Amino acid sequence: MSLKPLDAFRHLDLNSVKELPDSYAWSTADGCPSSCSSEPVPVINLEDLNAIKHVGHACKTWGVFQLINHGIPTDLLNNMEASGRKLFSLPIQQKLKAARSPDGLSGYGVARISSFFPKLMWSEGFTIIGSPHEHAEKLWPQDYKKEMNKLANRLMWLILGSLGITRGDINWAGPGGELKEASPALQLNSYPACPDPDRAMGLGAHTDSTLLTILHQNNTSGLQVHREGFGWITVKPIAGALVVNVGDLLHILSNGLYTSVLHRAIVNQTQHRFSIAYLYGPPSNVRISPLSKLTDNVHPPLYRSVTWSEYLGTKAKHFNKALSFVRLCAPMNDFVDTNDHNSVLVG
Ligand SMILES: C=C1C[C@]23C[C@@]1(O)CC[C@H]2[C@@]12CCC[C@@](C)(C(=O)O1)[C@H]2[C@@H]3C(=O)O
Ligand SMILES: O=C(O)CCC(=O)C(=O)O
Ligand SMILES: [Fe+2]
Repeated sequence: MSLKPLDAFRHLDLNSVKELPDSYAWSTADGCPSSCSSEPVPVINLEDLNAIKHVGHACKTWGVFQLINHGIPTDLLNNMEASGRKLFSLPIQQKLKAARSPDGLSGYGVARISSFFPKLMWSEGFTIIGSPHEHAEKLWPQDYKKEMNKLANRLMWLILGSLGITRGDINWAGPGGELKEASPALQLNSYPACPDPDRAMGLGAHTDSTLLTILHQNNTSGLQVHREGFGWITVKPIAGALVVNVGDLLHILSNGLYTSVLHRAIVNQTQHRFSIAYLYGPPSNVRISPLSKLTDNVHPPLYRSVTWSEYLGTKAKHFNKALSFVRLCAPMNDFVDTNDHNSVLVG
């Protein structure tokens, strides 16, 4: 049975709970974390001359990689983390003043995906989309936005380049080759230490509805990615590294050649974990569909075109089945699209 959206908005101050309430106790059937493989997620040095080759391989086989020498100043990452920590340490009544409305996008609350899971998640989040107000400007400094956008652009061209795509193939690239972006979104996630972490879940298994997500995780383990044939794999924090996830829109754009990665966050008993996700997508009027250079008679387009907001609507309704909902045809015999995440609750 899934929870009604309103139930998901009843907040507990997770920092002060001494025993795991039943509503937060996941069983293995609910997707509770079990064993985990130790296969290391690829680490890519952005300054490496062969970065394009490594990025292509990582996107194809994993849908995720850790990025070093990315050029984002450490101070900027530390400042963002400090601002986020300050925000989450406010009393719950204060945070609830900025609560996201049940149908809204921005604000404080439990993960939007909560209603698709039978139990509550051991986390709280703050979603910032655009920054119309002065307080959001302070939380999300312009420098951070500018730097992350620059990096996301650079990564997108590297990824597209690894597919043989050039500037003329992307109709939403500006004259200088810059990819125009939609109102960027930032997701701050906080996972307080948990009294019974083996029965709790920080953020349930999901893919991001983005082109790319760039994640800064503090020095605390918790992020796990799912890889076909390997199971769940922990993304071990590397000081200063950023984690880059392939999102569903890049999956569609690449006609399934690069797979969006299923991931989740687990919690622990002693450390407060914190992460910041920069969610990068196309401008709202742009329709994303498989690039024509990547399709032919043998490889027909597998997905219909969607705008980011249309896709977010599909995701809000169908969650991990959203990719299947925009799918045009069944996979060819020899082409198994591993990322139609229809049964993802397995731990
Ligand atoms: C742009 C977006 C992607 C996101 C939904 C949102 O409107 C803002 C929050 C994003 C986030 C972050 C946590 C996981 C996720 C699945 C969720 O519930 O909210 C993603 C959404 C997504 O990628 O679909
Ligand atoms: O906290 C994490 O490591 C994962 C966060 C995440 O998946 C998200 O914000 O979309
Ligand atoms: Fe995510």
